[in-house]
Amino acid sequence: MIRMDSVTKRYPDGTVAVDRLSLEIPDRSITVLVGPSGCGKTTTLRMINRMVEPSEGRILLDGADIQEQPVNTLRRSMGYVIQNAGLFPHRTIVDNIATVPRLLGWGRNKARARAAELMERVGLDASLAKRYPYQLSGGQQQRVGVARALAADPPVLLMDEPFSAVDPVVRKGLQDELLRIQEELGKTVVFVTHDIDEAVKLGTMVAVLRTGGRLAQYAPPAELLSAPADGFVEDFLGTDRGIRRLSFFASGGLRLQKSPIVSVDSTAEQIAARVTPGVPYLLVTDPDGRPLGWGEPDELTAGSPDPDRLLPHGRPFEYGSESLRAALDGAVLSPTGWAVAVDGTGRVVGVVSQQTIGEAIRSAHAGGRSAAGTEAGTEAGVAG
Ligand SMILES: Nc1ncnc2c1ncn2[C@@H]1O[C@H](COP(=O)(O)OP(=O)(O)OP(=O)(O)O)[C@@H](O)[C@H]1O
Repeated sequence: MIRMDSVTKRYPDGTVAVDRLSLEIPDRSITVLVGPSGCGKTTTLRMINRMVEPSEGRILLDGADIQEQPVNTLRRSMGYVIQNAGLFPHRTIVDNIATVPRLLGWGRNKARARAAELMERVGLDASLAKRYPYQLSGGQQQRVGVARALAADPPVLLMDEPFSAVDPVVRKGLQDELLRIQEELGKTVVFVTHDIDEAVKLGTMVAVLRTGGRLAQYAPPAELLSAPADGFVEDFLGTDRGIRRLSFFASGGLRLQKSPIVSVDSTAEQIAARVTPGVPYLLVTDPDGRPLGWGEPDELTAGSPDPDRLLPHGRPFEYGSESLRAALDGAVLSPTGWAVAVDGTGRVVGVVSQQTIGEAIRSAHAGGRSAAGTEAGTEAGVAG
């Protein structure tokens, strides 16, 4: 565990970047430092690997004061990833990744073999190994940065706004990849961002800092969203806090309707038997059970359903593994106001109305744990 014990950093010009910060950073999880520009996030991160020395206070790694460890040994136990990856421009990708193993005295072949293994782990095609950084996209370069930081298998990974310079789609991919890698490798990650959505998605614990490097709140994301400590944290979380909090409630407890669903190859009698009181539409699936769209019962029973005439079904949500937020999104974006629930293979398992989702949301918000299922938190991976 990394423990910061009343750590202050005062720069020579008198700027107090971090003010008596105390934090316990748990092992094998992602701790995010978030806050507005200039609140001391980078300074805090750099004190952990001693690129910046604290003015007061102590930082302990597994109980030992980092001040008493040789700085090179300390840094070897901590991978470091920065914005724009910071790759060496004149080294190939494979040699960039192999940098630290080579510094540690590994032979060239062993270091390159390790680099190749890491390329695969971070989702980089082996064909990129011989390229130079400028021949890669921004997202690919960030993956190289992560692979390079992981090369000597350090227990700790320090990441300073690593995904800020890439577009939102690439960014989402990199975030998902980091969560996957973290789950596989169990690194202790300290991650700096100014983006609260990124913090809520990635963090097991989130430390919100305010200007002057003071800690405003340190909590798991679900708690941050449900109980912000004060007006500053509330403002920083933004106006749609309630909607975002839905990411932490599983959809698995929603009551699904299973009757208003017909296969495109059903007979008129079979379709008629599926008309359900209170449900103005029927969901039509392909013969394999995947959604095609919504139709009105009268039209459907008149002849075999024409997929081209159906109303779009919107984005289905994966029942159980996706959150109430995904279910609500599906319903809001559906022209019928009904969301389609699918299993992990994309086959329909039921449909649910906005009204039922609304009831589940109300009881989830009221109870924390409720008809909507468990408040899943990050452990169950429902967020996002
Ligand atoms: N070397 C330095 N000398 C003097 N002041 C500094 C130095 N480095 C940082 N600061 C100041 O310390 C404060 C915290 O800076 P820091 O870079 O840690 O913030 P940050 O939260 O990471 O900001 P950003 O999100 O903009 O990167 C700022 O006021 C900054 O101007």
